[in-house]
Amino acid sequence: MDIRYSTGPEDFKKYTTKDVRREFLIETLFKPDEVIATYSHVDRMVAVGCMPVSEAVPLDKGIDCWKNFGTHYFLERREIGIFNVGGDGTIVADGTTYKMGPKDCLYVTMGTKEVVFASADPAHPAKYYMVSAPAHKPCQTKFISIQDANKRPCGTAELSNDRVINQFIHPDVVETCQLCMGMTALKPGSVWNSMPPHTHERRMEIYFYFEVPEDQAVFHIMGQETETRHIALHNEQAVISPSWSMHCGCGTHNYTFIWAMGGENKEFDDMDNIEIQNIK
Ligand SMILES: O=C(O)C(=O)C[C@H](O)C(=O)CO
Ligand SMILES: [Zn+2]
Repeated sequence: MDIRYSTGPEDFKKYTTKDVRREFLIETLFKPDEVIATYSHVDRMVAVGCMPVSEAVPLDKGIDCWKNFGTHYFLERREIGIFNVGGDGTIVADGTTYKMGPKDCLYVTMGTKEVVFASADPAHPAKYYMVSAPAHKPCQTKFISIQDANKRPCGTAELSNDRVINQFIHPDVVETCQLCMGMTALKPGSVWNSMPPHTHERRMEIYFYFEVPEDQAVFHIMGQETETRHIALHNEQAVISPSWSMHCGCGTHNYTFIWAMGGENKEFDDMDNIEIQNIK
């Protein structure tokens, strides 16, 4: 498990490109039949990737739960939101099988002992991107398709940010302890996400970018509004955003991203908006 400790805004001002990438970038999430996990000490969120190809892969494969979490199994004191960003597959959670098509989501409650990932076709494997947060009570495990998600169209083509925010793991859709997750899809020709940008001191956030063509990039912008740094991300990479950091991005092509938040509150619109003219 890759462990990332917390970084403060004062320290961040001195960071080189290498430092920024080491602290905040999650470069690789998918390797055949492996579970790749990054534990962030920002709100104790864990970002995980799993691409089962030739076998069914359990969530805790290669993870020492006692050493990392001090629990007997991964979800003993955690909840998790799982999105399939690859081909068809299945997830078995404590004996119940969920068929997972592209862009389907499964919220799995705290207390679930076994979660196992599989692909329908090894030539087009499923790719499960997931984020887990500490939890204090069991909720209901729930399958959520993109049709079930709250749709929040926003932006305009003129501002190159015409997009739809799909709120999957959101208080209006499913009860959770603290996890909120969704998927924002940019229309062709639109490249800016989360502009004007914001912070939310009450929650941290992780952005996972996908559907970025192999020869293109997203320049994700982070830091305090008067001390911004960019971090170049390529397809299927994620970036950790501490609560003090603004977060937005501009692609060289349109793309889709999954955002995940955890912290004190679950109010999606409780953002501290930043005026574009104040950004340095
Ligand atoms: O494109 C957007 O705007 C977003 O998707 C914003 C994220 O959902 C977010 O940062 C929520 O706090
Ligand atoms: Zn945000």
